[in-house]
Amino acid sequence: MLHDLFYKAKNHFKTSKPFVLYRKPSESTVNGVFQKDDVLHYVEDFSKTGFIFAPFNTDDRIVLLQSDEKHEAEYIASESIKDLASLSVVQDDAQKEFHINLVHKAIEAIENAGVKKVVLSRKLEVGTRKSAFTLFDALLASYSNAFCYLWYHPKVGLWLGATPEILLRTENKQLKTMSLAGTKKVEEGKAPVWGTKELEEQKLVTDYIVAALESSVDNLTISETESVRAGSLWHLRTSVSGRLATYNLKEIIAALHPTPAVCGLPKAQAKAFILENENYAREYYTGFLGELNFKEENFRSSNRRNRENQAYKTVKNTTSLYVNLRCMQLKDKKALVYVGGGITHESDPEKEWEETVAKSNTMLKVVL
Ligand SMILES: C=C(O[C@H]1C=CC=C(C(=O)O)[C@@H]1O)C(=O)O
Repeated sequence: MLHDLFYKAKNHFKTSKPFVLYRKPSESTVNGVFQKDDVLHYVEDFSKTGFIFAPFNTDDRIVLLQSDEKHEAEYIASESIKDLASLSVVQDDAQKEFHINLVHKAIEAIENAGVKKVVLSRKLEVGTRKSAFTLFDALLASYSNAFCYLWYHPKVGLWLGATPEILLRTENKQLKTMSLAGTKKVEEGKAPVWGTKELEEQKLVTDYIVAALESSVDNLTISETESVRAGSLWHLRTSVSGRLATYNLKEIIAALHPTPAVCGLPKAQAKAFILENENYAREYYTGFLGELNFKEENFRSSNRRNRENQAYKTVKNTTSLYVNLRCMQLKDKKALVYVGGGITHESDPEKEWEETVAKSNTMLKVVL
């Protein structure tokens, strides 16, 4: 039962032991991974099994939560969760001014320094008395097609999110990923109309992913680009899939992360711009998280009469990683909410600010 899973996680939290609770997009099962001690494990070569939590900056280490115990429960909507109301958050003028200046600076770098796109972000702080578990419950109730999670390690911190973006999924050698970028606010009853700015910024991501995978993935298939809804926002999404020539997760992740959906192009220049000019550390925002090398058992039986004797088992090695977007960190009774957006030569600084405000509502709607 969900109640028992939450109870177990609460006990882990009280005794300062690492755990993660999560639900995959459009699934009803809530999973729990529990580590029995508070050791901080790191990913070395992506060969181990566990739940990983990676920062944006690839120079920093990736945390591996050991899966000493795993439990799951079906999600049942709690009666106490009400429809999320529309929000009015007091605007932070100093942050607005800083962000708009930052966007101007990026446009200058795009016009003069050979940068094509850079994703700029900020962190906002709001007080909250709600517990991490109440907030996670609200995320589950509100964002059924997102990857919703609550992650805790006493030596790292407490993070929550509801992200619409997959970094990659592998099933043995079969690979799926996506290019997700471009944002528009949902107007109920209306389909989104995309401008060249959004179409171009999303295409840059698709082209980058295809180029990054071309040499190591066979039968690369690229879908049509479609509009997908994430809460009260629309994004553009293209799915990319294929078969890994050799199963080398470390190499594939290094080729993909950070994609231009969260960093920019060219990658090194955009990353340097971000580290130099954003006035805070992203930490795990725009990093990635999820299951690493989980084993999935499949039972199959042939059509013969004695099915039981013919049944056989196959074990699949699966990895499901998500980009850490629409997320927050809980610290000292405060929610630190992280938001950003892609800047191109066509960006309007005021609109880019508005976009970060709209994205911040995904978390603020449950916090406030
Ligand atoms: C960087 C974020 O979103 C990315 C994913 C979808 C759309 C995006 C955009 O329109 O800029 C961003 O690339 C964020 O939500 O903080």
